Amino acid sequence: TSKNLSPIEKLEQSEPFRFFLTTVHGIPNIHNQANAMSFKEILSTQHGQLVRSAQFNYMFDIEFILEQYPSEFRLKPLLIVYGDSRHDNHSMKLQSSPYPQIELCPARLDIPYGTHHTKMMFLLYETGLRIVIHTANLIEQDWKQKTQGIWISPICPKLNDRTEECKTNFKKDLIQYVERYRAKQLQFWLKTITEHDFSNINVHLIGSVPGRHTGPDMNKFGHLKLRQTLKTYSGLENDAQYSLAPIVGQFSSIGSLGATANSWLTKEFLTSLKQLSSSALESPELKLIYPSVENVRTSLEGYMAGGSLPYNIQNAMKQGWLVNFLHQWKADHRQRSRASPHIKTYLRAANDQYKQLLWFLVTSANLSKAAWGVLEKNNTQLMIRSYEIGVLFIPKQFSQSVFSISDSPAFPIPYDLPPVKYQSTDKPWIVDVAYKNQPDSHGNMWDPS
Ligand SMILES: O=C(O)c1cnc2c(S(=O)(=O)O)cccc2c1O
Repeated sequence: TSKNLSPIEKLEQSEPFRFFLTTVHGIPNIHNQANAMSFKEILSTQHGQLVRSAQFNYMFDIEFILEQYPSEFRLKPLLIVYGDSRHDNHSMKLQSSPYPQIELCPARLDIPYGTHHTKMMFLLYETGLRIVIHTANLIEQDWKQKTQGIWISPICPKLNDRTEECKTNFKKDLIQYVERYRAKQLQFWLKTITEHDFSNINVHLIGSVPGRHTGPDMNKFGHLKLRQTLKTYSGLENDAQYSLAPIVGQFSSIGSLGATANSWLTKEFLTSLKQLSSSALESPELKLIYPSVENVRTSLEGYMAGGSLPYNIQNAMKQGWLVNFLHQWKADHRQRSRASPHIKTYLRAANDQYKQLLWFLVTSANLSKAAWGVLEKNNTQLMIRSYEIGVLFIPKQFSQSVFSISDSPAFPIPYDLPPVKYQSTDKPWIVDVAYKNQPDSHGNMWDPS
């Protein structure tokens, strides 16, 4: 019988990637061990003595959150960073009023339809600072029977002398991201980040902040940041051989992408995804993974999983062309084909065998212009509506030319590759239409009206 791993053992075994999926209730325990972590395990006392923390997110259940902290840490100062909207301000003030240890920080949303999607934890221990970047809302259902992604940094020690070599520019990028909130409540955390040594970080930060980014700011956020990072750091010898290497996008919602693929998806977004050190003219295959109705119906949560897949009919009906790109959610090798995805990932395989990866990104960003940005004014500005954050794994930072998904140290991919196309009878899950022909795994129907 295999014993359960402790949070510390899970972290040790996850080296060098430190990339986890959330544990799932209802699958064999063995699949909740290696490269799987729960919210409580992230906050475990085993990591050290917590001093204070910050939680950036979109949805919050304060009682649920406090219950995940070990009892001895529950009264430590906790900063909550959420999207500044009338509704959320009211809700957050109500929820947090009984708890003097909780401070609120509303994130400015100056561009309409923007949201604070970023999901990140700052955990300050007596021994140093840990950053967690993930995809789960801070509500119980997001941590129970879904597939979510989590990157957990090492605990970064206090800087002693001034020498520090952050090979991925992570520290500067994180400071640059947090500064954009222009919030006094984040001043303590900006100072704290500055005071800690991030030289053991091996991932790149890919963030989005609302704005019309021009000039030197254009490549700091969104899909142009991804393009710039891939161009600067891919570091592949003779990468021309990879010009047709396939690209995968996987997400839990889809925005309005335009009348044709060429409106934004292939002309602008794919151009960033296909960037390597050298630019290639070829257009590699783009495969998109988004749950079909059948994926949702047969999931552990049943149609209820679809409540977290808010692709609406208004957008879907304008982009019938998208269905040809779509592939099913399938994660048999992780026993998570029925754990509906709320994770968002993008990756490039080295070839159509899908045995090796050129890079891997886990992020809060869905397939939308609001999240990634859209070029405007004759490509002189990148307009982004939402806050997003993710981490990019590039083989060169791990002293490799490619990531193997099978040979040690194997990159722990969340779903099965190659992606499996929708069957002819499959349709993408749409949240605001009824499904009353077939009951779901709980015997229920879905009727949003
Ligand atoms: O994780 C997030 O950041 C996020 C954002 N939005 C959601 C919506 S909706 O606000 O777009 O209607 C509906 C259901 C789930 C959502 C969600 O999980």
